[in-house]
Amino acid sequence: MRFENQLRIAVEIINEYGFEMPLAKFLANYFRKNKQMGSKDRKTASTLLYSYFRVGKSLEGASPEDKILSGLFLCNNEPNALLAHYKPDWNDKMCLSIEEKFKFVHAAFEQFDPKQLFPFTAHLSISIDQNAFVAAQLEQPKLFIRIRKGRVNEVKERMVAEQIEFEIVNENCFSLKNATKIDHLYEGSSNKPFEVQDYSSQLTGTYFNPAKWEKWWDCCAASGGKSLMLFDQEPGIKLLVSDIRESILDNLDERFKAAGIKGYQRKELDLLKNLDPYLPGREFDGIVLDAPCSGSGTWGRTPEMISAFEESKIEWFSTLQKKIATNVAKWLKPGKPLIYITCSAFKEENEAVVEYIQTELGFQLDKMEVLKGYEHTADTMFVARLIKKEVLSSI
Ligand SMILES: C[S@@+](CC[C@H](N)C(=O)[O-])C[C@H]1O[C@@H](n2cnc3c(N)ncnc32)[C@H](O)[C@@H]1O
Repeated sequence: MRFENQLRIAVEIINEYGFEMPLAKFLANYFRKNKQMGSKDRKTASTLLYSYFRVGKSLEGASPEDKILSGLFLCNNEPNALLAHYKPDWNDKMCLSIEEKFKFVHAAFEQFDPKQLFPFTAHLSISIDQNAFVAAQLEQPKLFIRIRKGRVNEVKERMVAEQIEFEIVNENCFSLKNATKIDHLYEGSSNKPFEVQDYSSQLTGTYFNPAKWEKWWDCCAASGGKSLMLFDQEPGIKLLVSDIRESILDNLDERFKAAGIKGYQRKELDLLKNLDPYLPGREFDGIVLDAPCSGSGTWGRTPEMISAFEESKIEWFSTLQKKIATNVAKWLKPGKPLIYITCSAFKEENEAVVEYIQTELGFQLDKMEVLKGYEHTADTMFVARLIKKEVLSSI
């Protein structure tokens, strides 16, 4: 009865979820309303729902129960009591390679098509290994922290004292298990030694290279992940942060305060509008454009997006990104860098936008790269550094 109940509740929640908000938020609300569910019930329900969404569109026509069981089998390496109950033959084979597991699911469900675990592979940037990227959708990326210069030992000691497991990725980056609670560490501090930031997102910082007293603009700043990195690299910069959402800039203020950073300017700006009235006489030595995007490189954390996303949105995002790039480019000094970033894996949002910035906006590509998070249990992102060409004066 226990397992029947677990499956029934999971299917009920799936039917209730209408993609109106991220699944994690929906589940948090659901559990708040359903107080009878203890912590074990909540954990089980979450696992079953994420298993369901991680199979993407690979099992079209199958029942929700079969999708859940297939997801449990494909996404885990450890035996599972619910799977032992319903699919004991699968549960004995949890350690098999993903290719072997695909064969077992196919034997049970003829329609199973592993390519449809991520049904948008035709859009992936060329340098992405499609099989590795698709297989990575079955695993939740890790939690990463970026540690401020010179503070590694302090953070290491604190983690050990709190018995928090971590792995050292490099001298500024630790990885932690996903559900690790770290929000309480340094709560109320005005000198926090680390930020939660995905590994690939941390790597975008290697493209910044700001110099002292330079004027930089983080034009899609949100809660300030990239701005914090800019400041840590060069505390002497003059920084303008902006976003279309005023409320998210309040989060940025809080994070900056916790990091002990003062002396930046913030503005609520819609980058699709004429910016002349808002930036009179301004010119920047560097612009970070961390563009609104499909987020397809991060769907390992939000697998419900694979079911919710409509393919036509890819072109929509690409057009939006080109419009925003056009509007911000004029505020950059010639010879200076535009850092274009997305957390998308789609070429239309990445290389195609870079191509547009070069051909239509007069920039020279310095370097660009897909940050292959799927090789590090991290998000996949894209970053490019483009230099605005000097205007040649005609004599
Ligand atoms: C990828 S997020 C930025 C993430 C942020 N840079 C960070 O590191 O945490 C993109 C941001 O662009 C903002 N945005 C979307 N459309 C915009 C517009 N028309 N003008 C200005 N900002 C916009 C969104 O509000 C969102 O916060």
